[in-house]
Amino acid sequence: MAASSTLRSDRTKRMLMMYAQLALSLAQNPRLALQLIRSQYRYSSGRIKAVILLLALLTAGSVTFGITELQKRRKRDAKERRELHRQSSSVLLSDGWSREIFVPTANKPLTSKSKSSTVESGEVSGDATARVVIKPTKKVTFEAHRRLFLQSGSGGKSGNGSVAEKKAGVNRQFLKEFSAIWSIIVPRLQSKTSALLFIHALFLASRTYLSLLVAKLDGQIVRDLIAANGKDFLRGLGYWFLLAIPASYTNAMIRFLQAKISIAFRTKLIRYIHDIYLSKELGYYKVTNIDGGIEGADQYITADVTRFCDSAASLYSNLGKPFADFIIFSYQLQRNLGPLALIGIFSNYALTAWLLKSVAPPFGRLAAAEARLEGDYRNAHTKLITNAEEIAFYDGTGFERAILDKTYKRVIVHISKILKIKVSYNMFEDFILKYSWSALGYMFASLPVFLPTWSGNDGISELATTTPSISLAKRDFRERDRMKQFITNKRLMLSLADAGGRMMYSIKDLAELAGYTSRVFQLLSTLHRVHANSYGHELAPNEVAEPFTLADVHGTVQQGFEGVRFEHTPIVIPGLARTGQPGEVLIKDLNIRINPGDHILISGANGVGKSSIARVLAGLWPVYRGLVSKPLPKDITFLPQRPYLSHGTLRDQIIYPDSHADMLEAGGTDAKLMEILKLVRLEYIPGREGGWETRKQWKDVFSGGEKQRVMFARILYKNPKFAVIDEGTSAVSADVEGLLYEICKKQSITLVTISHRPSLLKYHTAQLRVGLGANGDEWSLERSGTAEARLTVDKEIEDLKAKLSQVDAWKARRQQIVDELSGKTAA
Ligand SMILES: Nc1ncnc2c1ncn2[C@@H]1O[C@H](COP(=O)(O)OP(=O)(O)OP(=O)(O)O)[C@@H](O)[C@H]1O
Repeated sequence: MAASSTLRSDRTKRMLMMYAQLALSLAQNPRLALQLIRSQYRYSSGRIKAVILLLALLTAGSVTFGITELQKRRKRDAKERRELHRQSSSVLLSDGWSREIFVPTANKPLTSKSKSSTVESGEVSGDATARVVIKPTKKVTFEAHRRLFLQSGSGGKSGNGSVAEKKAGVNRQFLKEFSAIWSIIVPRLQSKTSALLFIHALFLASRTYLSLLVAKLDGQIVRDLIAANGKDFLRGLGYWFLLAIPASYTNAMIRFLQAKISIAFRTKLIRYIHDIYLSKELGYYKVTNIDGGIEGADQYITADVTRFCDSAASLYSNLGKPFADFIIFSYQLQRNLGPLALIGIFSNYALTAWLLKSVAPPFGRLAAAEARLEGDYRNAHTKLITNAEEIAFYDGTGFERAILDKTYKRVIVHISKILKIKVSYNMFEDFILKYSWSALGYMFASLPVFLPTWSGNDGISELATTTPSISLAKRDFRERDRMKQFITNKRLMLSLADAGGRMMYSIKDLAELAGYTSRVFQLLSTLHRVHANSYGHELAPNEVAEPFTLADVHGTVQQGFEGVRFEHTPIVIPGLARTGQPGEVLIKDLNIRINPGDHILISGANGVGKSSIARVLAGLWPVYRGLVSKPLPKDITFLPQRPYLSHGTLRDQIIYPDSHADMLEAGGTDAKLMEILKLVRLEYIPGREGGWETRKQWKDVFSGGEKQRVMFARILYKNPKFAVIDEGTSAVSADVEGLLYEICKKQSITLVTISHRPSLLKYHTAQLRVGLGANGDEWSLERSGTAEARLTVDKEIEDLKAKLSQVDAWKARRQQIVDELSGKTAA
């Protein structure tokens, strides 16, 4: 028994050794390993053979299973990554500069085919989204352009709406402004827009050439018809149809390219504007709150830029084609009719241009004013939507309707005024361009007949056929040829008149373009001014800037400090750059230092400048004097008074301003977010709202207290070193308020709270009181535990005790009132 068991264990040992050897040789030399398996298998007993076979099958099965699972997981990961990228607003690419965004391309429901199409590299990929790589405008480009936009112009230092509007017109200023904008929309000769403009020009030239061929063919067909020359007539008709194919293609392409050019202009401008408007300099905030050069930047960006681009692209087409026609047809007419006719035609043009320019109303100014009024109307509607709930509560419908009716009426009155002005101008324009020009055309066409010696090639052929000895057949031919010449020249003149007319009509379009140009220039110059912090004029050697104007900002901002420090810093409401008014001093000379762990409560009456301290710290308002030191942006979070909920998913509300991709990259997960929600007592939200991916109008979904708790969840997610909380718990209950503060402190977040609530003092180590002194511009800092703070607390306790001592008297009085009331009721 013992021997057999020893034998078995020997065999097991041998087998194990064999597998160890097998595994080793499989890794080192697979061919040798296979040979080993074969030889071992051949000399093994039947049972061992079965075991080996089973093991081999098991290995093969598990390897296959493993590979399939791995592939599945890879696919799932790739899909998730793609989904993620598509949801993210933008993803920074590896060059650290370009951004990648995915935009939905299909307006129709997705078909299974479009869904499964593969993603390609390049600008546009398959699927229902397009991958767009955006290369932001370089800093040097802005610096190079600054010179063009900061020179005093309609959008210059004094650039408010009305000044710019008054200047809008076809003048030197317009050319300057247009060329400045042109440097943005066509930055280089080798750009895509230049290529589009070039191709468009080629189509315009070929269209003119085709018109020339049509004019000649027209004359020939009429001549052959009158001569009853059927064969040539039919051949002429054949050519006519042949010409129709390239002519109609050219016309369609001209319209298509015009639209493409408009889109190319718009895309260039919009990307440029987005880059400067949403830069680190906070253009979107400062345009309204610091500069004040324009009102309603949204209207400028969404409507005026589009109008400018459409107008510029159509003018290029409407001026380009007539200009090419003008040159070629003039040359041809000069050859046919001689120099006299051409001098007449040009004098006619010059006179017409002068007449129209003298009587033309100020279309540029009118267009700019119309754009502004449309903007006001739109703004009024936006305001209504944004504040719908508040207005509904106040029952302010009537009031708002009156504002909307009034702003709409102003638009309509202005448009009606333009229409009325246009009636008399259009009458004059039509009379000159259509009827006077046609009459003159007949006169010029008759020149070869009545004044052949003055009339080019047609006059020469006329003279050759007017000798008295001419045969009857030749006389016949002369008349038919006259007909052919007349038809050709008439068509050429009609086309020339059309070209000239369109150029003249373009005077009006040009004036309108000047209006839009002035608006877009105004927007760009304001953005450049804000971007460069360039307010005020160059000071003369002995000139001193008026104190606390935007030309008098001399403070220093230090970033990367381990705490928060204000050193001799005044807190000033900035006066708008447009008005040049000095700012109003709220706090004269702030001197505080907040180290990590120094939780501080900023308190004071309404409007004394508590939130303004946060504005200066966040860089929204300028530091006029002294020094402001603060941590790096990642280490400090601001929680403004009004909670802001962004567009996007429920998850986006917690991780704002991070994207989902940023969250994953930082190691965040939905489970961790859930932990945060539990801390702020909002764990029921994902379940109630249908998960993290739910998209809603969150500002209407959350209650006031929930909004504030979501804001605290943001702080906990970001986990900064400092958090500035402006009235962040005014809507939450006292117990939750305490909880939120304790959690933040537990996470080692130093809290700077702005609040009226004395109850919050217990979560802080110091209190900054502002709005003190006779002028309300002084402050005091009391650390908890100091004699001063104890005195304050003692005083508060004394006050409370005094109040408590009156409680019995109040109770008695209350009872008295109740008795009186019940007595009355009984009576
Ligand atoms: N963008 C602005 N332009 C002009 N004045 C402003 C601007 N923002 C605030 N102010 C003014 O600055 C003053 C201080 O405002 P701030 O918001 O700092 O007050 P506060 O002390 O926080 O008041 P509250 O307790 O009511 O929140 C107020 O008189 C306010 O009207």
